[in-house]
Amino acid sequence: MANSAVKIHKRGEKTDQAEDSFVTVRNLLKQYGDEGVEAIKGINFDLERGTAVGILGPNGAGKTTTIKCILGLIVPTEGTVRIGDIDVLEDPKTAYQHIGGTFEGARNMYWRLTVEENLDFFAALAGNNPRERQARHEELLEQFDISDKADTVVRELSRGQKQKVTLACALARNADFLFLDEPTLGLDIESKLELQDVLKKLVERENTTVLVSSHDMDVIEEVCDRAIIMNDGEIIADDTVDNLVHLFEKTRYEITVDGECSDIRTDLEGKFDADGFKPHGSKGMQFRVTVASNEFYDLIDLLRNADLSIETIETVDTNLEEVFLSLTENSDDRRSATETDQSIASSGRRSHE
Ligand SMILES: Nc1ncnc2c1ncn2[C@@H]1O[C@H](COP(=O)(O)OP(=O)(O)OP(=O)(O)O)[C@@H](O)[C@H]1O
Repeated sequence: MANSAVKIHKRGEKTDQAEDSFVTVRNLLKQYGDEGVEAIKGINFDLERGTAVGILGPNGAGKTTTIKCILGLIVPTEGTVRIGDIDVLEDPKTAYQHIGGTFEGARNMYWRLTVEENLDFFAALAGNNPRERQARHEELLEQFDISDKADTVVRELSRGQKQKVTLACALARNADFLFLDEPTLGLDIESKLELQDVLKKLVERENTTVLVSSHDMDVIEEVCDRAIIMNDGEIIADDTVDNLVHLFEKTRYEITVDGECSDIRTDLEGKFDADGFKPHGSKGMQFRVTVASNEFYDLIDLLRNADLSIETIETVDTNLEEVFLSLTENSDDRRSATETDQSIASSGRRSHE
């Protein structure tokens, strides 16, 4: 796992724009009111064109504030946001031409118009002649598997279909940066899988840049290449979803050993969250433990020092949800370790930026 270094972001000035950056966020700070809370504390990140990035964090972490600043909906106290060559604060109108998407609870289309009429409207809004765009609109509807709904008024569509039409409308007006707030909220499993599929195609085929904010880890894990995890106004991790999952891989093992383990039971419970102890065979024991990938040899040593040999071992996988909880629950400890430039993982596999 040589590539499993989580890029932890430290607070500090950053001014350069990465070469391949499409959305560039620099030293973004937002304080609500003169004495109010610092909702975001000088954060930095880049979104490359044609990538899908998830933004995660517990309630109050600063996600909405960050996104509203990026979309030019609120003015940050400090910092800059660029979309392509456009400074969002200086020229929000031009920036808006690039942006499409959904805010949870907001109506993003005209519910009394048909799907086709909505596409025409949004195409016209971007200065396109809807008649010339007919083929493009058909292609979009086909891509999103809603061709049969072209003449249906939006208010009669299901929630999942409305989500798809919103995305199609954004593309009809040539938006190349989509922000999606809780895109799978309220969708049944089938619609959720379909929407995830549509989002993946969007990134691959249309080279669209997508930022997804969601508490649904499945959509982030399935659709996004990368995840930014926020807590208390700061970015506490920013890396590929694969790296995040691998680095924090904590595996649950069910182990049987060839003898009694009462002498080391307290150690197993304390260090490895062990439970489910029960006799196995004539003199062995079975139990379950949770072991991070860098702790595995500590477990083996503990068993060996107690003269125990492993007879069988079975595993269960980690997912992004566990990574998220592990990071946000321990972010204060992790931050202080980062600031003193110590390796958080004792294996030393993590690097700092
Ligand atoms: N208009 C406002 N006035 C004052 N404080 C605000 C305002 N909006 C947000 N805050 C505060 O800023 C902090 C970050 O809020 P924000 O809404 O950005 O978090 P979030 O990560 O989007 O949370 P959630 O997941 O609950 O939507 C919170 O402490 C919140 O109370």
